[in-house]
Amino acid sequence: MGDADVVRVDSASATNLKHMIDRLSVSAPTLQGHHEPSEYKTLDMLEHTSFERLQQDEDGASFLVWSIFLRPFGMTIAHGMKIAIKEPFLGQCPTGDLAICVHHPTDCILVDSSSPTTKPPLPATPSCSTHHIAIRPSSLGGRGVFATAPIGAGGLVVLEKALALSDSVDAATYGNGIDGILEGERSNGRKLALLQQVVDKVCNDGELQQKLFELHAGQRPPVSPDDSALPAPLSTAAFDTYRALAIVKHNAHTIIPGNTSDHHDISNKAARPNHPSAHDQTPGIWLQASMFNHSCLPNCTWAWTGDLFVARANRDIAADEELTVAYVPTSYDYEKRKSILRSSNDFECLCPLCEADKTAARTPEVQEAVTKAQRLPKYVKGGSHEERVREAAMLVRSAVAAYPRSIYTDPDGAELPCIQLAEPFYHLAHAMLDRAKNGHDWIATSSDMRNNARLYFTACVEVGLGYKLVLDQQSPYCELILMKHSQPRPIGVLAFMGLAELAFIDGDKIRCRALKACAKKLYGIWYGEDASFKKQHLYYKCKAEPPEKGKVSSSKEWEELKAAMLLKSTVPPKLSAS
Ligand SMILES: C[S@@+](CC[C@H](N)C(=O)[O-])C[C@H]1O[C@@H](n2cnc3c(N)ncnc32)[C@H](O)[C@@H]1O
Repeated sequence: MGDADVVRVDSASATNLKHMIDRLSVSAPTLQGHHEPSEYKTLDMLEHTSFERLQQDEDGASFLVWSIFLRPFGMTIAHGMKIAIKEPFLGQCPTGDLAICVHHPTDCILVDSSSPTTKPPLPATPSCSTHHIAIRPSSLGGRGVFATAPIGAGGLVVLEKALALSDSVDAATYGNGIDGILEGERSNGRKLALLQQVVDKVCNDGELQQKLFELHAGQRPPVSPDDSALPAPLSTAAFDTYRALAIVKHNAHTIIPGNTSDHHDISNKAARPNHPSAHDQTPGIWLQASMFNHSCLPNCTWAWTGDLFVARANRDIAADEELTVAYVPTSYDYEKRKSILRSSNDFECLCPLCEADKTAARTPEVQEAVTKAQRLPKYVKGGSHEERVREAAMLVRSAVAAYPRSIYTDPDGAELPCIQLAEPFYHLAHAMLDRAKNGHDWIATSSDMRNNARLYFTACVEVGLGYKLVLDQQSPYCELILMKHSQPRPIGVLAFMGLAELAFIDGDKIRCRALKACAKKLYGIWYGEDASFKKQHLYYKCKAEPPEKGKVSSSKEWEELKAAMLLKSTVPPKLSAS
């Protein structure tokens, strides 16, 4: 909308208003069923309406713009403000006031001339809640959050209060949503309710408004090493509701109580409903959190406490590395991640895992093998225990073959974990151990089976999650080593608990405690230092064993041993079903 469409409301407001209306298109708007047309008069009729009620004093018109789209957006347009409205109606808003009614975000752009038309330059680094991050251009797209100093695994990166949240009562106002607002898509009731909250929050706060409009609004950001990657500041101080909706769409995160950025959340089970309903989900906007780019191998894990967004480093992060979070569960296969990111976030992921998966996905048989292996418990049913184990091993073997290690490296040559294999390995270990459905009586399984199970639990954390487990055969010492792309997931904690349980069954309490120390470390990285490891894993017999690092004769000796063991590259374990 150009300046020609903008009319200033001044002392001759009534005349001007009429003039404005005369100039605007008088065609009857298409209503598209998202409001009750009978409540409003069309623009044609506006001409015959007296504006006396809208005029409050001689100096200027003061009238209300009420939007069905932004229900409480009752904004008073006072003297000195410019207003541009496409397809307005004159109608009565629920408060009984006569108002200009706008029914669609594209119908209304308000320009407040009391704000400066030329904005001050954007701050290079919007304020962040920790001192160790900065916003810089990213090779993933547009801007990203970068570490300015090393951050240790488990370290807090951002703790931020929501700018706005939508609740289910608001969402009910918008029902199932409205079709076709953004590029022909459906905008669901929750997003619209969130937009309404966002507008409410920022419409009288110029600074917040500016911060909101700095967020990514959907047009593909250029990949550029310089500042041209930053979105251009708005040319006027316009409140563009259409852009605000695009911002909500591209930046909202949804709180699911007790959940974290991975859907395999083994903690907080008591606090979390088994199947969180739509009612429990609360979308919100966090300004700093919106600057994080996505990676399918994120180095930060996010969670919520109330409406606080909490992001932690999930591995050691070097200075100048980009900090990333996962917008979708990383355990989803490539096609599913791709399709969600495309439909909900409107981009194609450029992370190294997607590049590797893209290559692997060119063979459909590979995808089939992986999909089956991921649904291991479902596929492996009936028959004797031995038959089930054999079938499970076969499925995993074909999935492992689907992941040529040469593809799974990043541009620097560092190994990428095959996160899609973490679960198959874990389930295969269980298939070996769980003879009786109810008992989990691992003692009853043969020592061969238990040895295989150890192998697969270890493969779960090494191949699937990209950690190194350094286990010394001579001493009961063991250590969890974080690699460049290590990926913490609750399933890794469970795999370590499985290993600890096996050591416990074998009477090796020291090793059991050492393995529990690894489980605890992984747990801490995932849930943060404050999370209570002790309360979890009540299912295991070894639960009473305190996690300890194990014993080693001297730390120097251990360091040398560890270095030698780390030189050996991780290879998927030989898979045998016997
Ligand atoms: C919430 S914003 C993140 C900050 C954004 N880069 C900016 O400049 O404001 C999300 C957008 O960033 C881009 N993006 C994020 N992660 C990406 C990735 N892994 N690959 C490609 N583009 C990505 C996409 O355009 C996406 O819609």
